[in-house]
Amino acid sequence: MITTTGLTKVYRSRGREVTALDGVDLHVREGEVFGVVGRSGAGKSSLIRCVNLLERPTSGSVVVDGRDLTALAGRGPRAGAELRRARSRIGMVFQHFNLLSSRTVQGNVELPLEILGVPGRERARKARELLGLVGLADHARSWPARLSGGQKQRVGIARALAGDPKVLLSDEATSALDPETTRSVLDLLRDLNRQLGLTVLLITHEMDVVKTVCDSAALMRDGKVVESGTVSDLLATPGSELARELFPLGGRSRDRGGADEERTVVDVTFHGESTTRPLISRLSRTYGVDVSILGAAMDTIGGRQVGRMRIELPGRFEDNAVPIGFLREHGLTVEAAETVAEATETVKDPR
Ligand SMILES: Nc1ncnc2c1ncn2[C@@H]1O[C@H](COP(=O)(O)OP(=O)(O)OP(=O)(O)O)[C@@H](O)[C@H]1O
Repeated sequence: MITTTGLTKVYRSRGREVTALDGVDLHVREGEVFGVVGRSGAGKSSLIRCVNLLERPTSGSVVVDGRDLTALAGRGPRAGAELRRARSRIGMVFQHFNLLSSRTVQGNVELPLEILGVPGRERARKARELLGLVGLADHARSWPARLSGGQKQRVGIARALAGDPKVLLSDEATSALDPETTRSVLDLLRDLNRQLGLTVLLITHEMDVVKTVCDSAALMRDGKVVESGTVSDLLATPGSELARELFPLGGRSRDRGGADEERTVVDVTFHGESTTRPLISRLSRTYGVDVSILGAAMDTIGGRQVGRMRIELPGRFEDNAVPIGFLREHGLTVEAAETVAEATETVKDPR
């Protein structure tokens, strides 16, 4: 539904150049919720602004719903008619809601319809329908200043849906909200995604957002996408940074971890059916090895149950090829805990 190819954005200001996007290839499938995460300055906002051509990319292409937006003329507010039409099919939700305080809730939702030239009666009907969809039917005549943050964001979402978009872009839509309100706004986005078949591309710095609503995710660093995929594929990818951040393991290894002469510490990820099978006790019985469990956690990610466990086996990693092969054959992801253990210790035990 959204494909960017070689997307590059270089800002030039006061003789300085900043490369905010450095050849981003991203593919968001129709009907999925796709989360882009990364530190401040990684290029997330630039990406989202280039996807709807609020910012014109320096090079590369953006195709949304089969249409190459980069081939259409104009930029920002000076977009040509064709680009404006294509953009009206892309809804946008902002961190600080961007509501007009001089208009009622209904007036705010009607605004994009006015711009599209929809007649008054039809505008009012559509705005009320959208307010019903986001659970604000009773607030049509309220003023934005009277609303809570969560309600304001619901108005922002209703307004974003006014042009019947197929794609919704969300720029840190829940960052200004408390955890409970965040949850209800994310639930709303998930419902709209399912009910309307809406494709959602969201950017966030909160891994919990990805965990709660995203089918797929990408990690950005220095203007590049360094990892991307479905959340379940990422969780099954040994060494995935996103998987580690989505699902940090609470337990710690005894010292620097990993593989040494005497023992092997590995992180095991269980998904789907394997979460309910007693594979560790079978491993222990079948191969007569003592397995020590150093840490374990279960969670629901993208609506699916996932488990992680850090275990210790006697002997070196190479000596454990058969038991590790047994776990992998049964669909588990197994990786040496060396780097993970060190990272965990640095965070948990800042001596
Ligand atoms: N209009 C601009 N002019 C010049 N440089 C810019 C502009 N917008 C962004 N940048 C720079 O581009 C880089 C990427 O910024 P961007 O806002 O896309 O990152 P981000 O990941 O969204 O960060 P944040 O979460 O802090 O918004 C940064 O170095 C930023 O300073």
